[in-house]
Formats: sequence, C-alpha cells, structure tokens
Amino acid sequence: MTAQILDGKATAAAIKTELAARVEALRARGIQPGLGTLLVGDDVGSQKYVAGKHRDCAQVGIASIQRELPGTASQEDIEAVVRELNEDPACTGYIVQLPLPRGIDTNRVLELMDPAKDADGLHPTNLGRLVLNERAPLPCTPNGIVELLRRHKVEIDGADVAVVGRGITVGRSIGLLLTRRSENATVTLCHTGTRDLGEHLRRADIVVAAAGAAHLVRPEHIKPGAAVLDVGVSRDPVTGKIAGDVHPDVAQVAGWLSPNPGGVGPMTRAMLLANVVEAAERAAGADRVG
Ligand SMILES: Nc1nc2c(c(=O)[nH]1)N[C@@H](CN(C=O)c1ccc(C(=O)N[C@@H](CCC(=O)O)C(=O)O)cc1)CN2
Repeated sequence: MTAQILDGKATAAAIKTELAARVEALRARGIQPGLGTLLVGDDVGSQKYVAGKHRDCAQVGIASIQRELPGTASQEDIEAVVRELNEDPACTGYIVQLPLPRGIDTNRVLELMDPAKDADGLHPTNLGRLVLNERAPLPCTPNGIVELLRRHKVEIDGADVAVVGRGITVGRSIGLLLTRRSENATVTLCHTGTRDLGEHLRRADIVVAAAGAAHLVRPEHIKPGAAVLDVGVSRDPVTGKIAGDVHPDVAQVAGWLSPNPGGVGPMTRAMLLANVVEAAERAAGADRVG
C-alpha cells in the first residue's frame, strides 16, 4: 500500500482561484487589498518564501509592499518599519518573516504590529482570541493543515492527533484549532522532552511533524492508514536541498501523506492570502455599517 497524497499544491491553487474572485469583488467596490512583508537578513529560505508570497499576491490581485533590512538591523530599525506598515493605508495586512536574526526580541516586534493588520495570526491579541474562540486571523500553517485535511475528507472529528514540535508558527497553535468543537480532535503535543515519542505517534490517527529534524518520523512510528503531515524543513546549507521531518518510507504505512515540498508549504501561503482577503472584507463590512 502507498499513501494517498495530501496535495497542497493543487489545493492551494484551488483556494487561490476562489480568493481571486473575492479580491475582484472587493476591487469592484474600490477596495484594493495589499500585503506587506518585512524580511530581515539574507537567509535563502526566507527570501524564497517571501518571494513566493508576493508571486501569490500577483496571481490573485493583491498589491505587494516589500520591505527589506540587512541582517545587521537593530531592534529599533525593525520596529521603525513595523510602525511604518501600521500607518500605511495601502498595506491592509502584513507579516514579519520569521525567524528574525539572533539578538532581536521577536515577541516585542510582533506585539508592536497592529493586530488588525496581522496577516499571520501571530500577534498576542490574535493568539489570545484563538484561545478564547473569538474571530481572528488564524496562524497560516495550522489553518492550512486543517484545510488540507478537510478538502481531502480526512476524518478529524474524534481523531487522535500527535503534533511533534512546540514552535510558535505551528506546534503551539495547531492544538487550539484542532480541539475546537468544529474539529473535535484530541491532541497530544510532543517535543524534545517527550519521553517516548514513538508510543505517542503509534497511537495517532493524524501525525503533524513540525520539529525541523530531518526524517525524525519513521515508518515504525506510524499506525497503518494514519494521515501524516510533513511540516519540517531542514535545508542542506550547501546544496539548499530540503529534507522533511518524515522519512520517505512512511508512504508505505500511512493512509495519507503530505509531500514536502508540495504539501503544507503552499497551503501556508494560500492561508496567508485568505487572511488578507478576510481582513479586507471585514474592514469593508465595517465601513458599510459605519
Ligand atoms: N511570518 C512567518 N514566518 C514563517 C512562517 C509563517 O507562517 N509566517 N512559516 C515558515 C516559513 N513559511 C512561511 O513564511 C513557508 C515555508 C514554506 C513554504 C513553501 O511554499 N515551501 C515550498 C518549498 C519551497 C522551496 O523549494 O524551498 C513547498 O513546501 O512546496 C512557504 C512558506 C517559517 N517562517
């Protein structure tokens, strides 16, 4: 048996077609959504991701605002650009590409963002709204994973989910999404301090591997038929080639597997666009009422 593919590339393309129609409707009302990005430093992976985000914007009719700072930028330099994006009316939503260089206080930068323009759902106010089950932009990768499972009709209701990795962009927040009443899963968050990772993984109907450790999840860890989502990216510093967190042989055991590349990455980008469009629609609705 070989796992069925959780095709992030095709699913993201379908979502982008849907979003393009919504952007067109906004533009017909004189509203132009614009995504800003702030990239600090010269990490090749981050440069690629940001370039991809702007390519996506062009495809769906969202305007692009790109800000770049060198890796030597100070906390104050970064915060000045954040303030500028907060004030810029053409920028209806924006992201600060992570990770920021060593020595920068990331939480202070995120806190300074206008939560209404937070296209990543990573501002403390918006993460708090997620905890409180209030409407807010959702973190893009977790939301992309839920959407990928839904669109492939993988059963989430009642599923046992094991998440590996406790990072801010995925591990910490995906449990909040998957345990909402609408999803209704049971989630175990595993990390480097987890005593027997294999035991947790083997029980899971859905595994989300987001540890950033190449081929950490192996076929013997997977329950036959389980859905496996490979979020991790370990990049060879010389060749730039990507290795996921999931060993390729997992495909022989899993029922569903997200390829890497072509799985969760494109979904992350599609959900970013969805957050920008939703924020613009919400603002337009608020304008109408006002
Ligand atoms: N501010 C943020 N920073 C980071 C986030 C985030 O959601 N917000 N997530 C990751 C990186 N990321 C988005 O920024 C991201 C990662 C991967 C992809 C992607 O499309 N990957 C392709 C492969 C691309 C390649 O060949 O290198 C794929 O999986 O097919 C998009 C976005 C950390 N930082």
